[in-house]
Amino acid sequence: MVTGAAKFLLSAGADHAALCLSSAQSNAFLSSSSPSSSASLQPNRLQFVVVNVSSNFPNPRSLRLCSAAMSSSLSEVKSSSIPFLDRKETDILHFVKYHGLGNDFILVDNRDSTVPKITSEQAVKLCDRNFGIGADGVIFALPGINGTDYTMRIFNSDGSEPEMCGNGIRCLARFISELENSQGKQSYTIHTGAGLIIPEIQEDGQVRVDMGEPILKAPDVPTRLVPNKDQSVVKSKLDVDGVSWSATCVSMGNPHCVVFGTDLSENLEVDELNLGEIGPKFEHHFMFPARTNTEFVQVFSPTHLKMRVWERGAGATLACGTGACAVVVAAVLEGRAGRACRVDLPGGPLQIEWREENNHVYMTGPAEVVFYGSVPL
Ligand SMILES: N[C@@H](CCC[C@H](N)C(=O)O)C(=O)O
Repeated sequence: MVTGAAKFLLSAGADHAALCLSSAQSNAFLSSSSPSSSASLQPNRLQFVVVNVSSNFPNPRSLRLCSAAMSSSLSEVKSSSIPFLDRKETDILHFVKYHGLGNDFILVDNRDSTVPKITSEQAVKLCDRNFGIGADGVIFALPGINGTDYTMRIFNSDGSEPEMCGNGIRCLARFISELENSQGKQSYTIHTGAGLIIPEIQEDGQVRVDMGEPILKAPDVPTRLVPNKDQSVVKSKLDVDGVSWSATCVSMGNPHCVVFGTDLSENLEVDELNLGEIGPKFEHHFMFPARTNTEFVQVFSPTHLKMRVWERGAGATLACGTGACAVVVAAVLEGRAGRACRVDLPGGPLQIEWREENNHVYMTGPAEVVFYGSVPL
């Protein structure tokens, strides 16, 4: 369990893992670990163990982490008299970290208040991958409004508040089912900044989400690009630093600019792009008054696409659910793909379908717990 926990902490993105152990656990751990582990052994006492993964001596930041706690399974944290998800200490935030294809979020049980438990400034600190927990955003499960089961609010890692998050809402569905102690197939009505969204947990644990209708009218996306097809912007020229990109603009409640090519190459090789350089230029482009998420897409076949994303307020992420939905809508509008596609993202694939009968987009994909934790605020 102990070495497993250490490996887990390290895979969660840490340079060192700090574990609070019983003396028996410490001894077992030390005898199985590398010589670069250090611990102060005292009989019958809890031990603080620091695991060095680099050759550097642990810095003060590692030591501070001993005031926080984390665990990889609910049963471990539930062994306390108060179940983990029910703990309510002031100045301590209990959270569960989830990911959807590597797009990772800090989930907060906010069912007792309509005001998020932390501010956007605190969210920025918690999302920091070196000085905080590390995440692409913080998601709150709040009481439902307008007859819905729950409300979802989210802060991006830069503290801005988007209207919707596709991978996030799959994680939220799994989080709610855990809070409610439900098993098997479950469906929830969720109020979001993009309206009503309905995630449904499948028997196999995947989450299928009715993402609602895409918004295509240019001023509603919003984009200042001139509409060229039924008030929408399809395959329009967008100049970014002297390169002429072909852009299709789609909102899934939040804005997306989808590009498949440039004037020079009709089809992108997405692995060759320097996202860190071009992504911010799209995000802050004058043509996108609310900034934008941007998807760079390669077409393998009419049912198989590959994308990389630069997210508004979060940068390059491993996956974007609303982005994958926008990509399939844009591919259909540009005549590049059919209405049901597999979309490969750096963190794995999503299945997306844009149904003709009701104009709704459906997304199916995974959502997994990373760890349970508590941080002082
Ligand atoms: N990763 C998300 C989208 C999160 C919001 C986005 N950064 C925005 O500002 O619109 C997803 O999976 O949809």
